[in-house]
Amino acid sequence: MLFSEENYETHKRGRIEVICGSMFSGKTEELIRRLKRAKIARQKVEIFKPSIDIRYSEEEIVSHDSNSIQSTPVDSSASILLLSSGVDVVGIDEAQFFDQGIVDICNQLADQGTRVIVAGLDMDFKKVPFGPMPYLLSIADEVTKVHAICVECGHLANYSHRLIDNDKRVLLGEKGEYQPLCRTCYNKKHASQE
Ligand SMILES: Nc1ncnc2c1ncn2[C@@H]1O[C@H](COP(=O)(O)OP(=O)(O)O)[C@@H](O)[C@H]1O
Ligand SMILES: Cc1cn([C@H]2C[C@H](O)[C@@H](COP(=O)(O)O)O2)c(=O)[nH]c1=O
Ligand SMILES: [Zn+2]
Repeated sequence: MLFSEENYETHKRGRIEVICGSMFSGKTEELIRRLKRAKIARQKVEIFKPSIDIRYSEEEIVSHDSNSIQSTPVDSSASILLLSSGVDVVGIDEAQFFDQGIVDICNQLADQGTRVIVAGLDMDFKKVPFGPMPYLLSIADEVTKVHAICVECGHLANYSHRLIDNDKRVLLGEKGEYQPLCRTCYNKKHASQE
């Protein structure tokens, strides 16, 4: 069946929606869009992000294009369940940084009738599936993969190329630290670095 916004926005049923892609692909914008529409529909909405993500704001989710929405920073996924009782829609950004417990928590919330919308990086800078994301993609009722524009050639980008020499998996950053690349341009860069 074709994707229908009306089904999930107007019929209250528990479900898990995952929005994934590289950096700059529009994950946060799409998350904010869905959450703002839920608020317009007078649904009770709670939004969470990992407390380590303080790039643009401590208490807001902010897109690279400066769209924003209020959120609650949490240290662990367990807090999301504790803070979500009686909530219609739960939004979670930067899900790749959460612990593995987030998978079960999303399932519990959806089983209770909550619409859960999760956004996160599907892969790290080495093209390896990031944290709990592969599990969230497996349990999702619906997956939306969004794409940035490759800064080298203008095709669709799948990958987040790290510009600085640092091998740590978690390294917060923006345009100075990362650029979105398509498969061909990512592989070219990495072949020339070997
Ligand atoms: N190379 C790029 N491709 C697409 N969008 C880009 C690019 N560089 C900057 N942007 C900006 O990033 C915005 C998306 O930001 P955001 O939703 O925060 O993405 P994500 O959460 O996936 O990192 C776009 O609307 C656009 O204004
Ligand atoms: C690829 C990659 C990214 N990160 C960091 C960089 C940013 O702070 C976030 C991603 O934010 P966005 O909303 O998707 O733009 O994650 C990282 O720590 N490690 C990586 O490999
Ligand atoms: Zn390219």
